[in-house]
Amino acid sequence: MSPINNLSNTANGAASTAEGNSGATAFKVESPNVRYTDDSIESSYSYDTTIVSRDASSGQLKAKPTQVQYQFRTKTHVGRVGLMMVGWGGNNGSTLTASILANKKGISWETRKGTQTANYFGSLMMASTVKLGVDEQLKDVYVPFNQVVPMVHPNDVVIGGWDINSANIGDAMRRAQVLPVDLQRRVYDDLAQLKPLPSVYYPDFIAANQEERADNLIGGTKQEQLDHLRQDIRNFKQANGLDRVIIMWTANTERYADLLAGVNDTADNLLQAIADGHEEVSPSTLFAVASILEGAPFVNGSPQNTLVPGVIDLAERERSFVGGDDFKSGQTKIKSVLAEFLVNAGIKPLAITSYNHLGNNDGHNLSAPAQFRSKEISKSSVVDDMVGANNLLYKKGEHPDHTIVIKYVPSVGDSKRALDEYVSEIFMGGLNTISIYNTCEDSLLASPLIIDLFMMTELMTRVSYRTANDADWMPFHSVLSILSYMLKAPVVPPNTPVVNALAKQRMAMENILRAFVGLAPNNEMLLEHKAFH
Ligand SMILES: NC(=O)c1ccc[n+]([C@@H]2O[C@H](COP(=O)([O-])OP(=O)(O)OC[C@H]3O[C@@H](n4cnc5c(N)ncnc54)[C@H](O)[C@@H]3O)[C@@H](O)[C@H]2O)c1
Ligand SMILES: O=P([O-])([O-])O[C@@H]1[C@@H](O)[C@H](O)[C@@H](O)[C@H](O)[C@@H]1O
Repeated sequence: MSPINNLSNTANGAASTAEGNSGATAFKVESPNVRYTDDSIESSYSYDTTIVSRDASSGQLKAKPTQVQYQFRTKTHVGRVGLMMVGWGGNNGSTLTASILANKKGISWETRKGTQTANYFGSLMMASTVKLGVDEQLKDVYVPFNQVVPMVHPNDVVIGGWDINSANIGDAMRRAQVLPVDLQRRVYDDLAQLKPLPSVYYPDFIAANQEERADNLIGGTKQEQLDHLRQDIRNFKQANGLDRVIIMWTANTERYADLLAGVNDTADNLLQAIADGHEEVSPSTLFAVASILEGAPFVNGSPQNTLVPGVIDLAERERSFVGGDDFKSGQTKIKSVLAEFLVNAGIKPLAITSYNHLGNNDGHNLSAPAQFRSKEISKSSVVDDMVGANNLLYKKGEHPDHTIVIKYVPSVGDSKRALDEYVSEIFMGGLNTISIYNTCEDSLLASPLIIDLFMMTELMTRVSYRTANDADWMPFHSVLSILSYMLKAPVVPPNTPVVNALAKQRMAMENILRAFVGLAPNNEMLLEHKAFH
């Protein structure tokens, strides 16, 4: 299997390989609180919060401004980074691989509307900006999101992975029917060289209709399979001279695994369950354990409960990163904006009905009840935090009617059709109905999210912090809740809040990166434009 990064120029004379710009930053901070060393950026940061309490006698709420002094250290050398996708031969995996190759080689292709050039639209990191500050004329200055702190560039990534299906990535791209034919033609020869590693297949965890794809398998016991996957990761790292590898699950949605005491509740029980070949250990959990034991961050792009308590316990013990669940790409992403807008505008959603149909293999797998249930769960929890934050509109425990429907219609392929209806109570008992029709290739929404998840996860492997209570530099918690913006059902450290509101998630990411370089949070108060002088 030759990773994307080692490919020669293609026969069609694509432009020379455009190495990325990993590690580039758009600015330097001039502050006594920020120190640039040969290999890191160190910042001293005052984290301001407000602690609220209630007076025991009067019942009055009290708000107390509070500061915690942090030090952050970001290693600035990115190094050689790899991405190993589980489900590499799927629509997302093949589309992403082809698209990164097209960007890397500066490939353009012909369409009905003229020449199209490769880009990274839809990626927060690669195609959005953040406000750095204001210039001397008090005009806003914006910089690329991926240049606030040194980040890996997708053009520099070495891509590999596994699939239960043996199709090479060129044929997988053709099978996916996502990308324009002229682009497919220009990248096919390169992609046809890329072959997914054999993977782990337990029929009980995905739809029976996937069985015919399963011709590229690792045999043996679960322990032998775990050891095999770990060796795969080590081989990939060594063969490509990588400093680190990120493992991304973009394989099919699995059914939920039962949470069983003594089986997957702790790290040791989970490792023993694998040794015992316990049937409730899913392929995705096996990949998560292999990744953690190899110190490779693992991100779950699907909705199933891969990150069982035993996985979290193991990740915490090994100080390895995990993240999930389920790429937040279309209907749910819009919902995490629209629901917040409505509730924060004092408008009360009464019913949110989300229907979609699609005809790709993901849709085929989701046509089975157990796999649909995993997706229904991840799509249903997205408004909980917004509703819970407004007790003026919703009594405790009150919730909008929220319905999720997914149908499989083969003829539409990857071009998902999503229809949403929001019925809300407005002023004086009025009703407002918002209807949305949203269609596009689903994989063109998800692929850029894989880039963002990969880039942010890689960054977090180079960041550490300490406070006055820490004797040494500490990594962030193993469960990367900073990834929430890209995920439908964010997994967070135990006993911490889940935030789904998209604006809050973006603000958190933006301001945490600003803190890494000693900059205060963006607050948009614009006092300089509101005062008399
Ligand atoms: N917009 C989106 O496409 C989107 C959004 C959110 C979540 N997702 C999730 O991302 C995942 C992938 O989506 P897709 O459209 O690429 O699906 P897909 O069916 O095209 O690809 C999944 C791939 O995984 C492979 N696979 C299944 N089980 C495997 C295993 N145990 N090991 C290795 N490979 C395995 C299959 O052979 C297939 O090639 C799905 O779970 C989907 O629900 C997709
Ligand atoms: O991201 P989103 O559009 O809310 O949800 C999508 C679902 O509506 C779709 O049916 C499924 O195939 C995709 O994997 C994705 O999960």
